[in-house]
Amino acid sequence: MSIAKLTEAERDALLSDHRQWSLARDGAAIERKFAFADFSEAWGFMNRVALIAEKHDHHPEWFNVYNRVEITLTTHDAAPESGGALSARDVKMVEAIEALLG
Ligand SMILES: C[C@H](O)[C@H](O)[C@H]1CNC2=NC(N)=NC(=O)C2=N1
Repeated sequence: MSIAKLTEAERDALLSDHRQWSLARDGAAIERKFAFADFSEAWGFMNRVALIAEKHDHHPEWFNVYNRVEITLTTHDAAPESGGALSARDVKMVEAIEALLG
């Protein structure tokens, strides 16, 4: 299934609404690094993000060591030939992740 890529204006709005996130992969993805008090806090966060990802059918690429979590969001279905592009699904995920953090 093919999904529309964000327009340039939509991408700019995403970045200005969520300044802790930055573009990666030449604009095909967006990423943020998180640091928690310890592994337990990081894992608790990852658990909550995992449930959101299942609900949205949209899954992060992520990396964890101890208290650090790095999340990269891209939509594979928006540009399967090149590995992904940003879509409205990524915007929803950023918003849901940010809402978790309060
Ligand atoms: C068939 C199903 O909709 C897809 O495989 C979903 C699952 N999770 C996904 N996650 C991400 N990040 N991009 C996708 O395109 C995607 N597609």
